[in-house]
Amino acid sequence: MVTSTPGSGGTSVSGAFCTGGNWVVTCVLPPVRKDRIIGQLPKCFNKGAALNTEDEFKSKVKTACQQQRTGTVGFKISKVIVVGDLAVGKTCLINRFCKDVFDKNYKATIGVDFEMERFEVLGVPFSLQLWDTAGQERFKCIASTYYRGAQAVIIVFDLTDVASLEHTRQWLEDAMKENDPTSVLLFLVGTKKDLSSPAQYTLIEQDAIKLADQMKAEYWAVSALSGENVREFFFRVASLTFETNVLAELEKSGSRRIGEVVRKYIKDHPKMKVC
Ligand SMILES: Nc1nc2c(ncn2[C@@H]2O[C@H](COP(=O)(O)OP(=O)(O)OP(=O)(O)O)[C@@H](O)[C@H]2O)c(=O)[nH]1
Ligand SMILES: [Mg+2]
Repeated sequence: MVTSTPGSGGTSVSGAFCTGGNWVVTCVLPPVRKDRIIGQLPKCFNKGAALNTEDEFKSKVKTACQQQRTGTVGFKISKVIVVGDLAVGKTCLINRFCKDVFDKNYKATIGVDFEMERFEVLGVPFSLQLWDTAGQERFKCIASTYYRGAQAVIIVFDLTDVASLEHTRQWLEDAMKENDPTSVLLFLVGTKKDLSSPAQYTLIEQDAIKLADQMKAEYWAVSALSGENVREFFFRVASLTFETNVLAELEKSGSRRIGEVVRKYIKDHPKMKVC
């Protein structure tokens, strides 16, 4: 029996056997936690800086899920990277959501770390791999080698530190060097809301919303200490990433069907020429 557990929520490989010369590895995944079940599209935080302002999942996505036409989405693990200046609260944000803990002592992330989170969205299993990266300059080059292949990028700043908001442009640029900007979902997240006075918060929020709009990112303000908006935020990330995956899957199966029709037509009409 083999057991591998990357991070705390890792996959348990319960066994492997050989059949007809092929090795088959069986994975036993624990059931999705009851508090990770998403039946409705979670609301955005601020309609002025949102990736979408719909109240519900797109109807073709809902229909595909009902009819179990979501292809490989249920078996995929979507990569999400979390970037931002040192000590803005990236690790605490992830730990609050994944483990429901908060550590007031700062321990710098060295390189990267990751957590797996399993959801069930509209009845379909869906997994996110949350990559926590180091903000410290000396670890940045190790961390940046893990940026590639992200489906969502979470850029974090500290709501009590304007400089950390200004630096988010650079974090975005670095993350996008390794990813396709047209297909990545972006989130701009202000942390430590509990530490920011209402006046300070209003001021920085205006700048953050403007920046999020320019970056085409969705803006959120959270507190890992109190837990405010943390669950709502990650549910939103999971839901929008899931929706994007289902839409891509539907498009793929649609073009496959068109391809089949064209191939059949050419076969039935041998005089047809393909240019
Ligand atoms: N009051 C308050 N403190 C926070 C919050 N989030 C993080 N902190 C504190 O901020 C410090 C840095 O938090 P981390 O999560 O380690 O920061 P990080 O962004 O992961 O830092 P690097 O790993 O170096 O990039 C710690 O002392 C945390 O306790 C929050 O929401 N409220
Ligand atoms: Mg960290």
